[in-house]
Amino acid sequence: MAFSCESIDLPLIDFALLSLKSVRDGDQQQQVESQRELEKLREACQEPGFFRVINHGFDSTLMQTVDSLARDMFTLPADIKERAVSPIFYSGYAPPKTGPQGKDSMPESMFFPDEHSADDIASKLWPQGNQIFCDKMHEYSSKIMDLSHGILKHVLRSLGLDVNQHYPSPSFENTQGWMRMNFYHNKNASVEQEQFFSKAHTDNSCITILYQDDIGGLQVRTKKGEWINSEPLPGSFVVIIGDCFQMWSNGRYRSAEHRVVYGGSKKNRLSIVFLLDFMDKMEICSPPELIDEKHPQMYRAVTFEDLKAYYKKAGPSMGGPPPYFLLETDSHKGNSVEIP
Ligand SMILES: O=C(O)CCC(=O)C(=O)O
Ligand SMILES: [Fe+2]
Repeated sequence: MAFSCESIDLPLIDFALLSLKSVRDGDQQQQVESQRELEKLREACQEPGFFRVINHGFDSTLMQTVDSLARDMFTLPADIKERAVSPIFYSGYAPPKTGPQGKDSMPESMFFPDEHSADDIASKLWPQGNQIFCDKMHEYSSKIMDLSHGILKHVLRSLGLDVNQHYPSPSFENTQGWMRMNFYHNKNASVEQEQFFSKAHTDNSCITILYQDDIGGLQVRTKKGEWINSEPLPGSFVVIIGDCFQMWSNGRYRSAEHRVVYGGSKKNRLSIVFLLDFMDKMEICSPPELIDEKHPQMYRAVTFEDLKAYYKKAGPSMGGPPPYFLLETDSHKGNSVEIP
């Protein structure tokens, strides 16, 4: 059977309302709507730490083209796809059961760690060349990078921060982004059994922008521990607050645990995940505006590299930033655990 769970609609954020530039004095109505949307965004980032964004201006034809190119790629014969397997972790092709969750990684995935990856992958899959694939992947990753910064700016505004103070700043001026395409084979999925396609985890990104097709199965866990369906909505993106942003925001915003379950359809499911990360050497340090008596500093200042080294030893992130990185203050005492 398909998973039964609460079917509360996930917050839906209208990017166009947030971005109203010409909020002139006379336009009180617009001002009120824009402010209301910002409030909605703040609530969504606090709980569940997950929302869907519409009217974001991303080229819908490009979305459909990349969806269809990705499907063509995943339907290549296994021996061809395996040419793109890389000895470098989080890079190139990962057949089912070999991804970050080891034997629990159910989808097959293609990892694009940087802007050159599409050329490298294409040269292995299509020695005769595939210019359309390369061009469209470059275009998608550059546009999704721009969109992720656009969203992040509103997320900063929703925290009451002055965006001009943080853009540019060492944290947000230079960021890195990478992409993972996941292809879930539903054909042999059991309708009798509840089946997990991707185990519950949090992303260690700053924020994640996720495209999902119309099959469904993505779920997010609320603070109370209930699982909510992230219903597909054509043309929307799902935005997920990651561990790094939970740390940077001094715990104000929540890195949301999510998973993928069998949604009941026999059609294969595609998702394209873009993770916006701080640079490796960047210290994840909450800004002073977010630290006060009511919100004492929660985390030690660590670099993104430190965080990744921790996950490499301890395994993928399961429930937000590891307690290991919490500061030993009175309110957080006893939470530290050693690196295994
Ligand atoms: O396939 C999905 O919808 C989610 C994938 C995911 O959570 C991930 O790749 O980190
Ligand atoms: Fe994820």
